[in-house]
Amino acid sequence: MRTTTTAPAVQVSQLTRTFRVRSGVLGRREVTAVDDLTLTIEAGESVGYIGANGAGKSTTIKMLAGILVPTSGTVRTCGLEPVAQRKALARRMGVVFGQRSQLWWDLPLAESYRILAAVHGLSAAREQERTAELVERLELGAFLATPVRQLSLGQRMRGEVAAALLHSPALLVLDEPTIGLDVLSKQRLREFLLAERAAHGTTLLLTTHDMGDVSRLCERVLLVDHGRLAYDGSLAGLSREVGARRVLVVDLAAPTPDLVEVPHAEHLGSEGGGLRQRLAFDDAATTAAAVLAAVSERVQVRDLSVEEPDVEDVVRRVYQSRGR
Ligand SMILES: Nc1ncnc2c1ncn2[C@@H]1O[C@H](COP(=O)(O)OP(=O)(O)OP(=O)(O)O)[C@@H](O)[C@H]1O
Repeated sequence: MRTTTTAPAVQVSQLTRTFRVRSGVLGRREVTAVDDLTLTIEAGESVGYIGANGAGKSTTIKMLAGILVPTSGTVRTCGLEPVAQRKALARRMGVVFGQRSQLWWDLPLAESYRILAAVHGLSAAREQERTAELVERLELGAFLATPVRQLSLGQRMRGEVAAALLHSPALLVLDEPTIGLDVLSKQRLREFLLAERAAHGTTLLLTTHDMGDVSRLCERVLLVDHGRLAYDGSLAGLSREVGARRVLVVDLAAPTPDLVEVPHAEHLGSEGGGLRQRLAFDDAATTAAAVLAAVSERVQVRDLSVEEPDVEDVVRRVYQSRGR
């Protein structure tokens, strides 16, 4: 197993970034994308960085990666100064931008990995071992020889994640990793990230609009609002604060009266004469498995799904609960 550094994965203090943007025909105004942000992420944590559109998430990540220079404040990523020590940082950090590729569009994935292994100075043995591990765990084998431009979005995202992890970075930053993916592809990618973290102790920091990503992958949630930290804590704590609930949808073997007495769950509605029922529950009080078990004691369940609260909805509720 890789030895982890004792330095925090991320340490920012009073970090601020402004942009000058056009306003009106001749005018210009200043936008503060990140505003006096102070936070620490310890090595080994898994953190979800959430917020509404334009809240400042991508700008923060770009500063962590040394792509953008802060206007003021300090930033240390893996103990390094991102802009001044960008090369050294690249050895310890992997970044995946959901909307932007780091792969060579016309080359097969296998070729991209060969180039990246050379860039990172991996030994031939290490390159072979790590590529084989990632190909197996991300199920890339069937399309390793296909030019990236011909891959589906789900295939390409798996390819991107492997590219970011090839050099076994201590910190993996993912910007919207599951955007546009179907349910199964999301699930596979999340399972992989959990396994990777369990195997190597990788620190995970991800921005997402998908609460499923946060609830499956993140032990800690940072909510940013207009560039400022609005919440730092567990998802359960955030759910408690805003009353965000998940919804278990069950398809039953026979029409059933409304399931109104399931512990820690609220019956939201029924369709098809009670064949499909929706039950809201709070993650802080129970689990989807416990609600399902309670339903199964009463009636035969044929199929089920769990609907996640929407990040935008959670963000809106936080702002509302704070009187904004
Ligand atoms: N290069 C830039 N020039 C001017 N303004 C910018 C630039 N990059 C970001 N901004 C502005 O800074 C603010 C924060 O943007 P940022 O992309 O960090 O938000 P975000 O939280 O990542 O949003 P989203 O969820 O939509 O990706 C927005 O008002 C945006 O318009």
